[in-house]
Amino acid sequence: MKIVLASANKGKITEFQKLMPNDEVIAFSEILGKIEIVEDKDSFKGNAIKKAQTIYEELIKIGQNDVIVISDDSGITVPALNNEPGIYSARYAGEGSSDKQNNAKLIENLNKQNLEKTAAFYTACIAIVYKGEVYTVHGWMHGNVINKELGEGGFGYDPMFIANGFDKTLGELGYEAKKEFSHRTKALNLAKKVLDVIL
Ligand SMILES: O=c1[nH]c(=O)c2ncn([C@@H]3O[C@H](COP(=O)(O)OP(=O)(O)OP(=O)(O)O)[C@@H](O)[C@H]3O)c2[nH]1
Ligand SMILES: [Mg+2]
Repeated sequence: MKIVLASANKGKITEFQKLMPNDEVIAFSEILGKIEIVEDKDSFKGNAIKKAQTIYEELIKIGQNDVIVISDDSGITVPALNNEPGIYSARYAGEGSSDKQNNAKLIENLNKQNLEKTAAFYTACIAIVYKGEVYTVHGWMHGNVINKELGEGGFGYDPMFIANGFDKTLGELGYEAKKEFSHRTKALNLAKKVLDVIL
Protein backbone atom coordinates (compact mmCIF):
# COMPACT_ATOMS: atom_id res chain seq x y z
CA MET A 1 0.00 0.00 0.00
CA LYS A 2 1.01 3.62 -0.48
CA ILE A 3 1.66 5.58 2.68
CA VAL A 4 2.50 9.26 2.84
CA LEU A 5 4.65 10.18 5.82
CA ALA A 6 3.86 13.54 7.38
CA SER A 7 7.47 14.03 8.45
CA ALA A 8 10.45 16.03 7.26
CA ASN A 9 12.92 14.16 9.48
CA LYS A 10 15.26 12.06 7.30
CA GLY A 11 16.15 9.74 10.21
CA LYS A 12 12.50 8.92 10.84
CA ILE A 13 11.68 8.55 7.14
CA THR A 14 14.52 6.03 6.69
CA GLU A 15 13.36 4.10 9.77
CA PHE A 16 9.75 3.91 8.52
CA GLN A 17 10.89 2.71 5.11
CA LYS A 18 12.97 -0.04 6.72
CA LEU A 19 10.10 -1.02 9.03
CA MET A 20 7.62 -1.26 6.12
CA PRO A 21 9.67 -2.88 3.35
CA ASN A 22 6.60 -4.19 1.50
CA ASP A 23 4.85 -0.83 1.29
CA GLU A 24 5.49 2.29 -0.74
CA VAL A 25 6.39 4.79 1.97
CA ILE A 26 7.04 8.30 0.70
CA ALA A 27 7.71 11.58 2.42
CA PHE A 28 5.04 14.26 1.91
CA SER A 29 7.64 16.61 0.44
CA GLU A 30 7.91 14.39 -2.64
CA ILE A 31 4.30 15.25 -3.48
CA LEU A 32 3.69 18.58 -1.78
CA GLY A 33 7.11 20.20 -1.51
CA LYS A 34 8.05 22.10 1.61
CA ILE A 35 5.32 22.74 4.19
CA GLU A 36 6.05 24.22 7.62
CA ILE A 37 3.78 22.77 10.32
CA VAL A 38 3.85 24.58 13.66
CA GLU A 39 3.96 22.02 16.48
CA ASP A 40 2.07 24.03 19.08
CA LYS A 41 0.16 21.28 20.92
CA ASP A 42 1.05 20.24 24.47
CA SER A 43 1.46 16.50 23.82
CA PHE A 44 3.09 14.09 21.38
CA LYS A 45 -0.41 12.99 20.44
CA GLY A 46 -1.65 16.53 19.76
CA ASN A 47 1.31 17.31 17.52
CA ALA A 48 1.14 13.94 15.73
CA ILE A 49 -2.55 14.51 14.91
CA LYS A 50 -1.88 18.04 13.71
CA LYS A 51 0.92 16.90 11.37
CA ALA A 52 -1.08 14.02 9.89
CA GLN A 53 -4.27 16.07 9.45
CA THR A 54 -2.42 18.99 7.84
CA ILE A 55 -0.81 16.75 5.24
CA TYR A 56 -4.06 14.81 4.68
CA GLU A 57 -5.92 18.06 3.98
CA GLU A 58 -3.23 19.27 1.55
CA LEU A 59 -3.47 15.96 -0.32
CA ILE A 60 -7.27 16.21 -0.51
CA LYS A 61 -6.85 19.67 -2.09
CA ILE A 62 -4.91 18.12 -4.98
CA GLY A 63 -7.41 15.29 -5.41
CA GLN A 64 -5.56 12.54 -3.54
CA ASN A 65 -8.50 11.26 -1.49
CA ASP A 66 -7.55 7.65 -0.98
CA VAL A 67 -4.19 8.06 0.73
CA ILE A 68 -3.06 6.83 4.10
CA VAL A 69 -1.15 9.53 5.98
CA ILE A 70 1.07 8.61 8.90
CA SER A 71 2.88 11.03 11.20
CA ASP A 72 5.24 10.51 14.11
CA ASP A 73 5.75 12.90 16.98
CA SER A 74 8.48 11.72 19.26
CA GLY A 75 11.12 12.71 21.75
CA ILE A 76 13.23 11.82 24.72
CA THR A 77 12.23 12.51 28.33
CA VAL A 78 14.70 12.74 31.22
CA PRO A 79 12.87 12.62 34.59
CA ALA A 80 15.91 13.96 36.52
CA LEU A 81 15.85 17.07 34.30
CA ASN A 82 12.25 17.92 35.04
CA ASN A 83 11.12 15.75 32.12
CA GLU A 84 13.07 17.80 29.57
CA PRO A 85 13.24 17.91 26.60
CA GLY A 86 10.05 15.83 25.97
CA ILE A 87 7.90 17.32 23.22
CA TYR A 88 10.59 19.96 22.69
CA SER A 89 13.26 17.37 21.73
CA ALA A 90 13.66 18.61 18.14
CA ARG A 91 14.14 22.22 19.30
CA TYR A 92 15.79 21.78 22.71
CA ALA A 93 18.67 24.11 21.81
CA GLY A 94 16.31 26.56 20.07
CA GLU A 95 14.11 26.70 16.97
CA GLY A 96 15.84 25.08 13.98
CA SER A 97 18.63 23.55 16.04
CA SER A 98 20.59 20.54 14.76
CA ASP A 99 20.85 17.12 16.43
CA LYS A 100 24.42 18.06 17.42
CA GLN A 101 23.27 21.27 19.12
CA ASN A 102 20.43 19.49 20.93
CA ASN A 103 22.78 16.79 22.17
CA ALA A 104 25.23 19.44 23.39
CA LYS A 105 22.42 21.14 25.32
CA LEU A 106 21.39 17.86 26.93
CA ILE A 107 25.01 17.12 27.90
CA GLU A 108 25.32 20.62 29.36
CA ASN A 109 22.17 20.19 31.45
CA LEU A 110 23.21 16.72 32.66
CA ASN A 111 26.60 18.11 33.68
CA LYS A 112 24.97 21.00 35.57
CA GLN A 113 23.26 18.37 37.76
CA ASN A 114 26.43 16.20 37.96
CA LEU A 115 24.61 13.40 36.14
CA GLU A 116 26.88 11.06 34.19
CA LYS A 117 24.04 8.64 33.57
CA THR A 118 20.35 8.87 34.42
CA ALA A 119 17.06 7.24 33.47
CA ALA A 120 15.41 8.37 30.25
CA PHE A 121 12.81 7.17 27.80
CA TYR A 122 11.73 7.79 24.26
CA THR A 123 8.09 8.20 23.30
CA ALA A 124 6.67 7.95 19.79
CA CYS A 125 3.08 8.80 18.96
CA ILE A 126 2.02 7.74 15.49
CA ALA A 127 -1.15 9.26 14.01
CA ILE A 128 -2.90 7.71 11.04
CA VAL A 129 -5.42 9.65 8.96
CA TYR A 130 -7.45 7.67 6.46
CA LYS A 131 -10.73 8.72 4.87
CA GLY A 132 -10.93 11.64 7.30
CA GLU A 133 -10.71 9.49 10.42
CA VAL A 134 -7.84 9.82 12.91
CA TYR A 135 -6.22 6.98 14.85
CA THR A 136 -3.30 7.23 17.30
CA VAL A 137 -0.96 4.72 18.94
CA HIS A 138 2.09 5.09 21.19
CA GLY A 139 5.35 3.23 21.76
CA TRP A 140 8.08 3.69 24.39
CA MET A 141 11.71 2.66 24.87
CA HIS A 142 13.26 2.91 28.33
CA GLY A 143 16.91 3.17 29.31
CA ASN A 144 19.48 5.77 30.37
CA VAL A 145 21.13 8.82 28.88
CA ILE A 146 24.82 9.46 29.40
CA ASN A 147 26.68 12.78 29.38
CA LYS A 148 28.61 12.00 26.19
CA GLU A 149 28.02 10.84 22.63
CA LEU A 150 29.25 7.39 21.61
CA GLY A 151 28.88 5.92 18.11
CA GLU A 152 27.58 7.26 14.84
CA GLY A 153 24.47 5.12 14.27
CA GLY A 154 20.84 6.17 14.52
CA PHE A 155 19.95 9.84 14.67
CA GLY A 156 19.15 12.56 17.17
CA TYR A 157 19.93 11.57 20.76
CA ASP A 158 20.78 7.94 19.87
CA PRO A 159 24.56 8.30 20.59
CA MET A 160 23.65 9.29 24.17
CA PHE A 161 21.02 6.63 24.85
CA ILE A 162 21.62 3.18 26.35
CA ALA A 163 18.51 1.01 26.17
CA ASN A 164 17.68 -1.22 29.13
CA GLY A 165 19.44 -4.58 28.80
CA PHE A 166 22.39 -3.17 26.80
CA ASP A 167 25.76 -1.64 27.66
CA LYS A 168 26.26 0.31 24.43
CA THR A 169 24.49 3.37 23.06
CA LEU A 170 22.09 3.13 20.13
CA GLY A 171 24.75 5.06 18.23
CA GLU A 172 27.16 2.18 18.80
CA LEU A 173 24.63 -0.62 18.30
CA GLY A 174 23.27 0.73 15.01
CA TYR A 175 19.85 0.48 13.48
CA GLU A 176 19.58 -3.30 13.11
CA ALA A 177 19.57 -3.57 16.91
CA LYS A 178 17.46 -0.45 17.54
CA LYS A 179 14.74 -1.59 15.19
CA GLU A 180 14.06 -4.67 17.32
CA PHE A 181 12.82 -2.70 20.32
CA SER A 182 12.55 1.02 19.58
CA HIS A 183 9.64 3.28 20.55
CA ARG A 184 8.94 3.77 16.82
CA THR A 185 8.94 0.02 16.10
CA LYS A 186 6.53 -0.62 18.97
CA ALA A 187 4.19 2.19 17.89
CA LEU A 188 4.34 1.10 14.27
CA ASN A 189 3.50 -2.50 15.17
CA LEU A 190 0.31 -1.17 16.78
CA ALA A 191 -0.31 1.13 13.80
CA LYS A 192 -0.09 -1.89 11.48
CA LYS A 193 -2.82 -3.58 13.52
CA VAL A 194 -5.00 -0.48 13.11
CA LEU A 195 -4.36 -0.53 9.34
CA ASP A 196 -5.32 -4.22 9.22
CA VAL A 197 -8.71 -3.31 10.69
CA ILE A 198 -9.51 -0.11 8.77
CA LEU A 199 -8.27 -0.95 5.25
O1 LIG B 1 17.94 9.82 18.98
C1 LIG B 1 16.79 9.81 18.64
N1 LIG B 1 16.25 8.64 18.21
C2 LIG B 1 14.97 8.48 17.92
O2 LIG B 1 14.53 7.40 17.54
C3 LIG B 1 14.16 9.64 18.07
N2 LIG B 1 12.88 9.86 17.89
C4 LIG B 1 12.71 11.16 18.18
N3 LIG B 1 13.85 11.75 18.54
C5 LIG B 1 14.09 13.14 18.91
O3 LIG B 1 12.89 13.80 19.01
C6 LIG B 1 12.71 14.74 17.95
C7 LIG B 1 11.38 14.52 17.36
O4 LIG B 1 10.70 15.72 17.14
P1 LIG B 1 9.51 15.70 16.12
O5 LIG B 1 8.67 14.50 16.39
O6 LIG B 1 8.86 16.98 16.05
O7 LIG B 1 10.26 15.39 14.75
P2 LIG B 1 11.03 16.37 13.76
O8 LIG B 1 10.65 17.78 14.01
O9 LIG B 1 12.46 16.04 13.80
O10 LIG B 1 10.41 15.91 12.35
P3 LIG B 1 8.85 15.92 11.91
O11 LIG B 1 8.44 14.49 11.86
O12 LIG B 1 8.08 16.69 12.93
O13 LIG B 1 8.82 16.55 10.57
C8 LIG B 1 13.79 14.39 16.94
O14 LIG B 1 14.18 15.52 16.19
C9 LIG B 1 14.88 13.85 17.82
O15 LIG B 1 15.58 14.92 18.37
C10 LIG B 1 14.76 10.84 18.47
N4 LIG B 1 16.07 10.93 18.75
MG1 LIG C 1 8.76 18.23 14.30
